[in-house]
Amino acid sequence: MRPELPKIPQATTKRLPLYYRFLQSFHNAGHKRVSSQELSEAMKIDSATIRRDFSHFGALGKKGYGYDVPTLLEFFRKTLDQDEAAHVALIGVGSLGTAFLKYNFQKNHNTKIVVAFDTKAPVEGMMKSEIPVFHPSVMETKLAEYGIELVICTVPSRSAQEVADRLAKTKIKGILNFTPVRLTVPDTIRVHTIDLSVEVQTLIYLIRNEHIED
Ligand SMILES: NC(=O)c1ccc[n+]([C@@H]2O[C@H](COP(=O)([O-])OP(=O)(O)OC[C@H]3O[C@@H](n4cnc5c(N)ncnc54)[C@H](O)[C@@H]3O)[C@@H](O)[C@H]2O)c1
Repeated sequence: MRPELPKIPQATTKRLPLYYRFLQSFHNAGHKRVSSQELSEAMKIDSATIRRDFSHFGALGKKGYGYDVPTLLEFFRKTLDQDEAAHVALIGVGSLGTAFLKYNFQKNHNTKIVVAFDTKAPVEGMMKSEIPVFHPSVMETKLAEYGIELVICTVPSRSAQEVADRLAKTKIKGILNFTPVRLTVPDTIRVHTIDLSVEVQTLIYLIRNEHIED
């Protein structure tokens, strides 16, 4: 069962998968406990932030002992719902999409692109990096067939909203949008947009204004 979480800041939420990944490596290296300082050095996040983040989840650590690795790992696994595999679809298998297909979350066994769509693919499908790629004309049927919850969108900007409109009529819950288009979707779908230019501009702004905290 997924633990009931108090409302936690979005910045903390974003770090959860990272904590999970680093705790896994501590666990794999045989560590039974870890201090916020050790986590800080490994993750390059300051220890005060780590302690503050962890405090949102209740008293997980003990003074002078640090954090119990198996307990923390179990907590994050449940919180991140890692028991249940997430089946992901990729829409748009061009330059960026092909790179994602090849990468396919190698370090995360519970997240995987299981199906992809591209206008250049035949309706009956073709294999690319061991993943079936279909023509978008069969998208709705295939998304249901593969039990897709989440879609990665790497289509050209001009096609992005049209794809989102079709997705709005399916059961998918999230879109990871790599197009620079601000998508309009119903409340039932969550969109995370990763706009490379915005990220670069933000970083440029931050390095030129070092006094601003992130
Ligand atoms: N390439 C990059 O480094 C990069 C970086 C950041 C963001 N992006 C963004 O990602 C998106 C994809 O970029 P790219 O360079 O991979 O483009 P691309 O032209 O190489 O690939 C787009 C693919 O989408 C397919 N496509 C077009 N309409 C479609 C539809 N309706 N359904 C399914 N597939 C469809 C095309 O056949 C093509 O294979 C763009 O919106 C771009 O702005 C690209």
